[in-house]
Amino acid sequence: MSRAADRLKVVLNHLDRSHDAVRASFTSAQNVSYHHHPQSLQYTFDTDVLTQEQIIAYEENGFILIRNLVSEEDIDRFKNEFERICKREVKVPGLTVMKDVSIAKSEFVEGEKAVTKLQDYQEDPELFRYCVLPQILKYVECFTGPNIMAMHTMLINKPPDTGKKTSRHPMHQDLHYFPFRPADRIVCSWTAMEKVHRENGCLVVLPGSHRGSLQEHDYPEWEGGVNKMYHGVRNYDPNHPRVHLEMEKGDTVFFHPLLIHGSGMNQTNGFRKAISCHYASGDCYYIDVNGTTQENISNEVKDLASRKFGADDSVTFADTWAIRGRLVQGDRISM
Ligand SMILES: CCCCCCCCCC(=O)SCCNC(=O)CCNC(=O)[C@H](O)C(C)(C)COP(=O)(O)OP(=O)(O)OC[C@H]1O[C@@H](n2cnc3c(N)ncnc32)[C@H](O)[C@@H]1OP(=O)(O)O
Ligand SMILES: Nc1ncnc2c1ncn2[C@@H]1O[C@H](COP(=O)(O)OP(=O)(O)OP(=O)(O)O)[C@@H](O)[C@H]1O
Ligand SMILES: O=C(O)CCC(=O)C(=O)O
Ligand SMILES: [Fe+2]
Ligand SMILES: [Mg+2]
Repeated sequence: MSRAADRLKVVLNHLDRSHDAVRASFTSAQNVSYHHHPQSLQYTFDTDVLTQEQIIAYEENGFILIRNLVSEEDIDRFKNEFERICKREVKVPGLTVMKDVSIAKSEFVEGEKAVTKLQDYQEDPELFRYCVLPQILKYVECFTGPNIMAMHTMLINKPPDTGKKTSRHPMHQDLHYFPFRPADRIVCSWTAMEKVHRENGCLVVLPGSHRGSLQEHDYPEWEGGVNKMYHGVRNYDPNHPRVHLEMEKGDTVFFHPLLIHGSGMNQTNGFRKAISCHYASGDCYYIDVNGTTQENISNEVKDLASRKFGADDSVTFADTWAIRGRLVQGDRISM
């Protein structure tokens, strides 16, 4: 028996004891020869990058946290570029600079303190370096396989809450925003650009929720207002067990697009920064979301595309993603 097959057997054995869903695939795996590498892990590829514990953790929980993955030097460069963008020293094609709704609708704030999020930085070579860092792609490949597209890029600058709790990000599944599949070949990489903890609104996740299906999303009914497109899962149960991901600068979490997650309000005076990219396999395919729960976000995004870029009715939700996607490894097959 090969070493890889050995590892797989241990992993599957463990998962077998914990989950019915994976038990089914293990049963079928027992019928195939271990000389061949059985395709029995649902969410990961065993490429010798992940440890047995990490494979088990991702299969079971839908995320893994890798400490100290991005260097201080790289993060300082991203921070510096973020500042240059906020000071309007650089102009990036396609970039959306988003302000917190409570700031946008009240007093005039300029520069970096006004910005809650940069969306779509793929045309900024300095920030886009994040998406091609070899140590990130090495992990991404474990979830997407060898053909990798960077589909969605963000730098989040969660502001100190103004008192309206608008700095929160409601609990959601990122797949709600994506008209491509399969979900298991999509992964988010999210790197803390400084220490993130409960006080400044770290990520909050519901472990194992990636094994459920895509839920209905809508704007939560929050008194103080909700940021544009910050949809939340509709029947969120605040009593569901959750995990706060406290991270140091450079720590990186990889998570599945069905994992329910959000972030709490920033109760500090500092701006909590993180940089992220959603990757998908170059072999993924686009779907039509008309008539599905994703129709509401699809309409909002198309609306924005027409206002911002003058896109006409012929531009589909899928088109808005195909335009933003960038190949970062292997081949762009069907994306
Ligand atoms: C694009 C697909 C995203 C895919 C995400 C994948 C998973 C990630 C999950 C998420 O992150 S979901 C959140 C994603 N959010 C966005 O993509 C929002 C992107 N930002 C924007 O679209 C613009 O920043 C926005 C339309 C909100 C503001 O654009 P402008 O810079 O043109 O704002 P402007 O100052 O001209 O204000 C226009 C109107 O928008 C209002 N506004 C500004 N910022 C807002 C805000 N943050 N929330 C709500 N409304 C806002 C503003 O008050 C004003 O309202 P009124 O017309 O009633 O006066
Ligand atoms: N009604 C709701 N619908 C969807 N998401 C919600 C709702 N209420 C809270 N959340 C989200 O749940 C997560 C945790 O919220 P909260 O701000 O209470 O976190 P916290 O500050 O980390 O927790 P605590 O206050 O207990 O320390 C955040 O992502 C928040 O946006
Ligand atoms: O950085 C955060 O607070 C969470 C952002 C997030 O989940 C998202 O934009 O999809
Ligand atoms: Fe998210
Ligand atoms: Mg709270």
